Formats: sequence, structure tokens, C-alpha cells
Amino acid sequence: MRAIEAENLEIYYGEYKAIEGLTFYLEQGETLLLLGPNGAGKTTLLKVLAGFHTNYRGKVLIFGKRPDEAREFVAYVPQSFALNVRVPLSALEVVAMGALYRSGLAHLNIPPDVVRRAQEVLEFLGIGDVANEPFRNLSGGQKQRVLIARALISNPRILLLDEPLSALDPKARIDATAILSKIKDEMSITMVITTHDVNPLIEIGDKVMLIDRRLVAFGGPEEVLKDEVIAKVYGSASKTIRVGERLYCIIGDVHMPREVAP
Ligand SMILES: Nc1ncnc2c1ncn2[C@@H]1O[C@H](COP(=O)(O)OP(=O)(O)OP(=O)(O)O)[C@@H](O)[C@H]1O
Repeated sequence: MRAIEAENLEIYYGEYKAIEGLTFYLEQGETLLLLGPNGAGKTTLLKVLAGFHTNYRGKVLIFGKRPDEAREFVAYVPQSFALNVRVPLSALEVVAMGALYRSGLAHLNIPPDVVRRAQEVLEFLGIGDVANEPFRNLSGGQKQRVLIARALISNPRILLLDEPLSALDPKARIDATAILSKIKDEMSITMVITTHDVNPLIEIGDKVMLIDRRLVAFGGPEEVLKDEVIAKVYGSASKTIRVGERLYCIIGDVHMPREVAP
């Protein structure tokens, strides 16, 4: 059974149609890179997959179930600035919240098995040493990992990540990409990752989907990341170039020396 299957999906806000024509699928363990300009509908699609937004028409199934009936399989990682930084919680408490929400416990009397599991997940993500630090004092990259740990503690089969690299500096981006690669390799979780910049993530993308309030292209990276495809959304000054085995996507104004210009 497929992890995600969508056919002619249209998503609405009231009567307003935000996206249409989405047909795509993802097998278990695959990673989808979801690209599109501002307002394309990336976050809206994640909200439907997470089962939060149910105003849609067409078909969308998560392991064969409607998203609002499949919430136990899915965890959502918001952009790191989305969590209220004034909340005086430690990193470990933020992670534990992921487990306590699921079990319906609203207080912070964290059972010892949840503390243990939260510590393990932080260690898996390479930040076991910040467990007792206040969340608000962490760097952007550490906060991002804590939010990923909060999602992983519920053992999801699908992880949805909204712009996981956007608020990070170049070094933290490299670290975050390595973490996502580790999750993919060692946990075989299905991931949907929204991004404006596909380049750091290309190697972990099994599928790429380009949307702009409709489906522009869906397929393997080589199929989607072509000049003529990305030009449909980003204009003819956008190119893909190959350096050795690797594809790079240059979006927008292309200023390259003549000798390397395609
Ligand atoms: N709560 C809402 N009510 C009405 N329209 C909305 C709402 N949220 C988003 N939209 C509209 O839906 C469309 C898709 O927005 P969405 O936030 O999903 O895009 P996005 O691709 O995630 O953009 P960004 O890259 O800027 O985060 C836009 O036209 C937006 O104005």
C-alpha cells in the first residue's frame, strides 16, 4: 500500500480554490521535495496531508485512509520560529510534548519512559547534550532538531517538514541536511519536505514535485529539474546545471561567466 496517494486533489479555503490538479503518490520510505514559489500552496498541501485541513475535493489517502483518520501515522514539523520562544521549556520537555499530546496528557509531569525516549531521540539527532537547556536559548539549528525530535518521538510513518532549512545559516543547513539523510537511511520514514531551495536536498529526494497553485511537474529529480520545466514557474532565466553527477537548480536571474554558462 502506498504511503501517500493523491488524485485530482483540489484544496479550498472556504470557496476559494487554493490549489488544483494535484496527482502524485509516494511509496513508503520515499522522500518528496515539494517546490514552489511563495503562495504556491506548499504549506496548504502539508496541512491536508497532516489531517488538519479537510476542505478539499478529489482523492487523498495516507496508507489507504483519509488524512483526518490517519493522524497517528503523520507528524508535522513547523518552521522553527513557529514555536512560541517565550515558553520556558527545556529542549527535553519540548520533545516530550510530542508524546504527551498524543496520549492526551496536557500537563508536564513527564513519565520516566517518555523522558528516556526523548533523550534517546535527541541523541539520535546529535544534540543529547542540550536536553536540559532552555529551548529559547538554543541556536536556530538546534531548535530545528528539537522540533524534529518532537515529531519523531511519536514514531510516525510519515514526516512532513515545512521549510526545514529556510531559517538556517549555511553551516546549520549542511548539518540539517545530514540529519534528514540519517532519518531517511536509518528510520525509513516517508518524508515530504517543502523548500524554496532544492539544491542542499537533491540527494535525498526520490521524487520532486513543483507546484504553483496547480501541479506543474511530479517525478524523479531528473524528470522535474529540467530547464523547460522550472522555466514554467520561475521564468527562462532559471536553469539547471550539472556538476559531475550532481544537479543544481539556479532559480531566477542567472549570472554566470560565459565559459560555464549552459
Ligand atoms: N488561511 C487562509 N485563508 C485563505 N487563503 C489562504 C490561507 N492560507 C493560505 N491561503 C492562500 O492559499 C494559497 C497557498 O498558500 P500557502 O501558504 O499554502 O503557500 P506556500 O507555497 O506555503 O507559500 P510560502 O512559500 O510563502 O510559505 C495562497 O494563495 C494563500 O494566499
